[in-house]
Amino acid sequence: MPRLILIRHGQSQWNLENRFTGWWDVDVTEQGAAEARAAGALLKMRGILPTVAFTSLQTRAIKTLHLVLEDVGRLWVPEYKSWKLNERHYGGLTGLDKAETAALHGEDQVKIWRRSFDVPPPPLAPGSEFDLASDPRYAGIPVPATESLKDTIARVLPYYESAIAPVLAAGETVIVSAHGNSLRALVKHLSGISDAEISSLEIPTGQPLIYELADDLAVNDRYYLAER
Ligand SMILES: O=C(O)[C@H](O)COP(=O)(O)O
Repeated sequence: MPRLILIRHGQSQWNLENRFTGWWDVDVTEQGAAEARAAGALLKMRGILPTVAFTSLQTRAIKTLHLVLEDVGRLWVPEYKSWKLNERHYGGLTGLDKAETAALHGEDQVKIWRRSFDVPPPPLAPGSEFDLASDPRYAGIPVPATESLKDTIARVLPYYESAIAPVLAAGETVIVSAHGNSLRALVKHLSGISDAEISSLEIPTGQPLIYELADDLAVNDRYYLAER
C-alpha cells in the first residue's frame, strides 16, 4: 500500500534566531540534526522504511533527509530534489527577526503575512543581500520576489501530482523532507483543509507525519508517528 512520510526539516539556525527564512539557505542546528536522527530512529523502530525520497534545494531539508535516511540505513534509495518543494519565499521579510517585525508592523499584520492564504509579504528589494538571482542552483528558475501560501501551493501541488503521486501509485513508501509552508500546502490538499482553516495549521520541525493511502491515493489515515 502507498505510504507518504512528510517531515519538516529539523530546527534551523534561523528558526533558533526567530528570523524569517523562506528561500534563504541556512543549516540545521545541532538540535535540528538531533531531531532528524530521532525521526530516523523512530521510523526504523516502527518499520516504516522509505523506498523513494524527495526534497527541496535547501540545505536544511536535504540534510534532514540524509540524517533520517542514514538512521534507517536507506541512503541508497532514489532521491529527487526540486525547487518546487522549497519553503514559501518570505520576500522583504527575509532575514528579519519575527518579534522585531511584529513590534514594527503589529502582531496582526505579521500574522497575516505568515498565515493568510493569499496575502504575500512585501517583495524582496532588488539588490537585497538575500537576492538569489546569482545562486547557481536557481539558474533558469523563476525565483519569486515574494510568495503567499496560495503561490506556494501553485508550485507544490503540480509537482506532487506529476512527480510524487505516480511513485506512490506504484506502491512505494515515499519520504518528503521539506519546509513548514511547502508541507502546509501539501497537507491542505491531502486533507482537504479550507483556505480559512489552513491559517491555524502548524507543522512542527523533525516530526514524521504519516499518510496511509489507498491504491487510488485516497487518504485512509493521517497521524504523527510519535503520537501513534
Ligand atoms: O521560512 C521561515 O521563516 C520558517 O521556515 C517558516 O516560517 P513561518 O513559521 O513564519 O511560516
